[in-house]
Amino acid sequence: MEKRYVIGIDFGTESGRVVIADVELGGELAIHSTPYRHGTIVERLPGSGKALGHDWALQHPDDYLEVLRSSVPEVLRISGVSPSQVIGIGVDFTSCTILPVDVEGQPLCVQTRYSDDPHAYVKLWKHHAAQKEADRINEWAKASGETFMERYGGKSSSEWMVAKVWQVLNEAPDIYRAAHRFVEAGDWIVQQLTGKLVRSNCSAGYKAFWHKQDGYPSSHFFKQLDERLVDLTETKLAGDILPLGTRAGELTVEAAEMMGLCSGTAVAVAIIDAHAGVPGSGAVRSGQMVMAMGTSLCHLVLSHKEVTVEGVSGVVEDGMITGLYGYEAGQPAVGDLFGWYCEQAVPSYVQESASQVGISVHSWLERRAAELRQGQHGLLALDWWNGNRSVLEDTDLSGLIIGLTLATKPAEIYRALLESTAFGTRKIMEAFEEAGVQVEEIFACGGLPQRNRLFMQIYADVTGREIKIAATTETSALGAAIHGAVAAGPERGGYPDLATAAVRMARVREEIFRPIPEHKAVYDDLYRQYIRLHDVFGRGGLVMKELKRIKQKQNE
Ligand SMILES: Nc1ncnc2c1ncn2[C@@H]1O[C@H](COP(=O)(O)OP(=O)(O)O)[C@@H](O)[C@H]1O
Ligand SMILES: O=C(CO)[C@H](O)[C@H](O)COP(=O)(O)O
Repeated sequence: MEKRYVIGIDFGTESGRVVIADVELGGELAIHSTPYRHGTIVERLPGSGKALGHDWALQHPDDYLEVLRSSVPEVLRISGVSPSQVIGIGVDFTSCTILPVDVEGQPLCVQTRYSDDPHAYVKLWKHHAAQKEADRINEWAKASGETFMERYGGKSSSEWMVAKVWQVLNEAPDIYRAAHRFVEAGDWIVQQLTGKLVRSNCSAGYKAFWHKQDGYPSSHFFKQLDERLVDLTETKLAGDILPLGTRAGELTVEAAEMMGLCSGTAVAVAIIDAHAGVPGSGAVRSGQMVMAMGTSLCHLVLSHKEVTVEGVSGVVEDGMITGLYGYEAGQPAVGDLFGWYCEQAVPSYVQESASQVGISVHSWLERRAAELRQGQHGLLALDWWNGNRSVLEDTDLSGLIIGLTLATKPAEIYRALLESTAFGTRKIMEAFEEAGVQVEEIFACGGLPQRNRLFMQIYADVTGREIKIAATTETSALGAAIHGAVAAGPERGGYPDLATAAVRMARVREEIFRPIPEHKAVYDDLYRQYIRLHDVFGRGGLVMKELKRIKQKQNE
């Protein structure tokens, strides 16, 4: 039988990455990345230069199409695979990233009459300007005794679908009216490939309150939020919701021509990027946790049972692997926090020293920080540079470092920041286990495990757990490709289900990060202090909220 291949397309925060993988052997034959030309739009709209408000984060949908136009032909060229050998395509997307579209599925922002309105653009997952709407959703869910919010740890986020759509309605009612649908960007890409809108149970479940048995919350719930939202789910959010691993459709002639593939190729229902890391790491059983470590950190846990977990971002049946409940928790700034420090806060001598030895500032700081013993710097940080997305679920929280003195060095701060994210992860793991969701085996994937060994050893030492590393750097893209193989199905040379495909196509590295008992002992002590700080500033302490209020007022 002729060799068969699948393509996985991973849309991240800054770029889109495409892999081509061998259906039988797994692993990727070629990888290609296309950075987004407009990047993340945080200050001014492209073109008109219109200023954006505080906490805004937009993108331009043409940047996503450029990934299809450039990177798909490139992986075919590099690998030498013939288009006829590609049996399936899978797409994952950083989420909740949404856009308003017209009846044809065309984004409003590319239409001249709307292009000057920021609300016509893609709202990236890290757009946090809908916190007011999220607060009102949370207050009303609590007051009305709605039980669906328990699946989301009791609180929803400003990053999610309903808060973002409601912000559009509040601030740009004409855009809300003009939008035929609001769609997740992953579903929009699948629509560009197949010609039809199919929503994914993964993003609908984790980011839009949809449930396999109960559907969306009642129209009564939405009406109580705002009269104008009464028919939200039958109008702006309408569309078939299909489970992961299903074939959403087949490549249209136009999409096939754009990418140099064959029309009729199977296209999978889209998946959230971090969730694609689950099959991409080979995790398919209850008790396994995958940490998708990149710009942010998502903790994804598979379990046979559904329980309420404090601060969980969401639990969705079949939301990662068919037949299991998939739990998600997370930290919204991890790589981004270290990146902020390297770019915004280190003195010039660090940058010069790094460039003299030809390494990145991250690597230079990692080397110096690795020379320190645990706790030797006397510092402790709260990792909330982009708010808290776990047990506290509050995007108004902010970062903090204590213990600074005139003798503090940049590598010490860098190490304290790495440690703060590991403490945040330990808190999340404890919340799972206290709720009865056991974490028996841990995999790490994403860009960070391959780039920073100290970071991984700190995670093993702080959590006291062994950590296995996914073999590929492009775990989400491989996970998406695995979805492509299932969408193709056995009749086209693919697989019958996600678990079978993941076991065949995903690998871990031989090296495992193991906790070192002496390190763990010091970290246990520091973790106790972290929890004290966490509770003082996170539970009821109003300092950070007040700072944000003053800042917003002064920025008006
Ligand atoms: N050596 C390093 N150590 C720690 N963080 C790093 C290092 N190199 C890059 N980063 C951070 O990793 C993040 C990018 O992670 P990556 O997994 O490539 O992207 P994404 O999350 O968008 O898929 C950036 O936020 C960057 O600051
Ligand atoms: O909320 C998410 C997953 O549920 C986002 O996709 C994620 O937090 C951002 O991902 P990345 O760090 O890969 O850009």
